[in-house]
Amino acid sequence: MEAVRATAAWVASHSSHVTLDSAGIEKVAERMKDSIPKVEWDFEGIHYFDDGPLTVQYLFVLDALNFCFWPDKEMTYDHLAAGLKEALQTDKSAFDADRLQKYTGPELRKLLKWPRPLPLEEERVRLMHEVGFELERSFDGKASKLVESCEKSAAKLVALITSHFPGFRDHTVYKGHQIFLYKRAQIFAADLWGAFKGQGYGQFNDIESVTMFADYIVPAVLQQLGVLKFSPSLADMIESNREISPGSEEEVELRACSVHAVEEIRELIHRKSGKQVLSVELDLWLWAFGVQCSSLQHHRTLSIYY
Ligand SMILES: Nc1nc2c(c(CN[C@H]3C=C[C@H](O)[C@@H]3O)cn2[C@@H]2O[C@H](COP(=O)(O)O)[C@@H](O)[C@H]2O)c(=O)[nH]1
Repeated sequence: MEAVRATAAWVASHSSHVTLDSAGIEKVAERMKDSIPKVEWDFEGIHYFDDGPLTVQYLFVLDALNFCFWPDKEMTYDHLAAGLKEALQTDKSAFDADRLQKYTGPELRKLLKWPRPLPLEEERVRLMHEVGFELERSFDGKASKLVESCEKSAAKLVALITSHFPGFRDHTVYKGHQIFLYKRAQIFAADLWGAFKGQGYGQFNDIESVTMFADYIVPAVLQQLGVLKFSPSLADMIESNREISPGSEEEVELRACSVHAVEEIRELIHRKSGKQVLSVELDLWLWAFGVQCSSLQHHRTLSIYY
């Protein structure tokens, strides 16, 4: 995750379309310095949890598919989380590694009780197959084995996931430099930590190394809070819902500057109050704020990474 921090900082210092506003950072840090409003993991009550290895399997499948809902105006992350939960409650073997390798688009749709093709459905199915195949090949079919082999290190978990599962390799090239964001791999570590309350499968001795998860909600929240400023052309693209190409300067800057901004907020809170807050905690607060704000305008990029 050091690579995520370092390369996001590099983008922020070479950025052309997105800038960090120190007054905005100061305002947010001041507001958060005494306490970050606590947002409970699963505040929505939509996730599967049974305190055991099946929960780990559920979260891994969930985060393999946790991207790009916006092309369907009615679909959100909640539909995926709740749909997969219901599927598992109906059939405990629904996410067995051999079954994961066989789903078709229409079957996944049926599993999620979604009446029409899912956004990027073929990619979602391909990624389910990849997860099933590689879990079977290297981890006895069990995501819990993958987690156990990381010896309570979130950094090791992210490294292991990105080396075994190409679909989680959320990186790009920006102005000639390789940039790492690893949103879905990191959010899996954070989901374990949140769901298991830092114990058992969710115990990570280095949870502070996880950065925020560069999605399409948090950059928009940071802009609304005055932490990020967009160039007029980028602001116009977002306001008019024009698609931004994956890997474009604008897209990379939106994501990387968000990672860097959250790191800056965290450091400032530490300087002001001596408190060590986690980027994960800041992220969850920002994200929960964003999804409850119906007027939030976010950028639109077709991507399997977020
Ligand atoms: N940065 C960040 N991004 C997050 C999440 C989560 C869910 N985390 C769970 C963990 C515990 C809680 O109880 C949450 O349920 C989803 N996303 C992203 O949002 C987008 C979906 O938006 P919309 O189309 O409006 O549903 C999409 O890119 C999705 O990948 C998060 O926590 N942080």
